[in-house]
Amino acid sequence: MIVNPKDKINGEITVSGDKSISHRAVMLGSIAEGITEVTGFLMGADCLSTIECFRQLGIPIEVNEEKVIVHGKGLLGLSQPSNMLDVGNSGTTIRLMTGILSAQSFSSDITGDASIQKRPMLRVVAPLREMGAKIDGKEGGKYCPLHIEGQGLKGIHYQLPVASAQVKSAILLASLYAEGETTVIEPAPSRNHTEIMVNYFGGNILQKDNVIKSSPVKKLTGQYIKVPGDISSAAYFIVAALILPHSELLIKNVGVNPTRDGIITVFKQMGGNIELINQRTQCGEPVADILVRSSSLHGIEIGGSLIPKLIDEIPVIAAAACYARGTTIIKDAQELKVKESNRIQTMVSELKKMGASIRETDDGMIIEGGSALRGAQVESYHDHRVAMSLAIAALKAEKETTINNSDCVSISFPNFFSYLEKL
Ligand SMILES: O=C(O)C1=C[C@@H](OP(=O)(O)O)[C@@H](O)[C@H](O)C1
Ligand SMILES: C=C(OP(=O)(O)O)C(=O)O
Repeated sequence: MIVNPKDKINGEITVSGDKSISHRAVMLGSIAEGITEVTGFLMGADCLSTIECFRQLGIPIEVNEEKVIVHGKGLLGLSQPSNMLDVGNSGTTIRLMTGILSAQSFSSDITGDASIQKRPMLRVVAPLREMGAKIDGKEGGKYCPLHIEGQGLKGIHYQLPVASAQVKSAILLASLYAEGETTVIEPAPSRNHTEIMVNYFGGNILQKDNVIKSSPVKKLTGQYIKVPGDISSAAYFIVAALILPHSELLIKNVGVNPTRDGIITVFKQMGGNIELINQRTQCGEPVADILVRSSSLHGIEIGGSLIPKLIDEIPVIAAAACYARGTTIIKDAQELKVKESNRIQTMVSELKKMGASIRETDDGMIIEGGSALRGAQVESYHDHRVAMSLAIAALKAEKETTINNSDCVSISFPNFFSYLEKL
């Protein structure tokens, strides 16, 4: 993809549906009784992988332009798949599904693409084994393919070693089937879409501070789910509007759950002109329209408990920091090393090719902003967030930028380039 510089971005958009909520709607819809109708579903490759996996487990799922209809068969209504389940590029799919599959009365095998096969799985395998799950895999379950022998599980008391919503969710989904109560303690709050949606389907998860308690359920009931726009996708357009002069952009219907809104906090601290308007609640999730105007940004330090609230937005925050006055320090972000690419390494190397003054640290990066970037030939490393972040950096660079392997945007935001072009 070739991206040319632009001096403004104006208008009104809605971005595609929230990836985390779309995955969970299919998963919970499948193990609920009756029909779950999902509108605003993200038709990105990752969420389509989740649909395909549940079809393999015997769940009829209809997909049309306006909605996804899941014909749930109840908690124990899944059937043994005849083939290895394939999650493609989706970490959320494999980790959350491992929680569900651990509690079934059949065995299954699950894997994904080359990137997924390098991502850590022991983080979900270890606590699920404590619950009684029988899971084997490459290097003792460190990596997939995983072989899961479904079992009766028991509740556990588990302190998460990393703030990971995927690990928390795998345990919580398994806990729906377990004997006794399960308690998960988080080092810092991570996205709580599983907790909200389980309760919306009739489950019983309670959260107080960093302690989450879940009790087994007798049944879940299918629901109508309206998925809001993904704040992680809105992030690219928020940054474009902030850094390009004379911009004013209204992004409508975005999920602004406080466990996901770190990017708003950060840009407000950096001097960004961002307003949330028309705030409301939809299927238990906070939603708003976001109004962004061009701003003169300055560098800040980003770390601690803010990191899980903006983990997927760090690549585009790094791009924004290149155009902010002064130094931006991103720390406590080691988790970036185990995403679709090592996002510390890939963002530092590619922004450097565009002339950025940026360096890698053990747990993040340091960016000296304020000087102009120039167009270059850059790599996505098949990582959707890297491709989109570089495209936004390119909008304010001198001359054109070519992004290699840019097709990967289809993982989380298939229309990204056409939206960008339209604006
Ligand atoms: O639960 C989820 O839907 C997600 C959790 C995060 O991963 P971790 O749990 O590994 O931090 C995030 O990076 C991912 O894009 C989606
Ligand atoms: C890390 C991501 O997703 P997943 O872990 O589901 O592959 C992401 O979308 O940035």
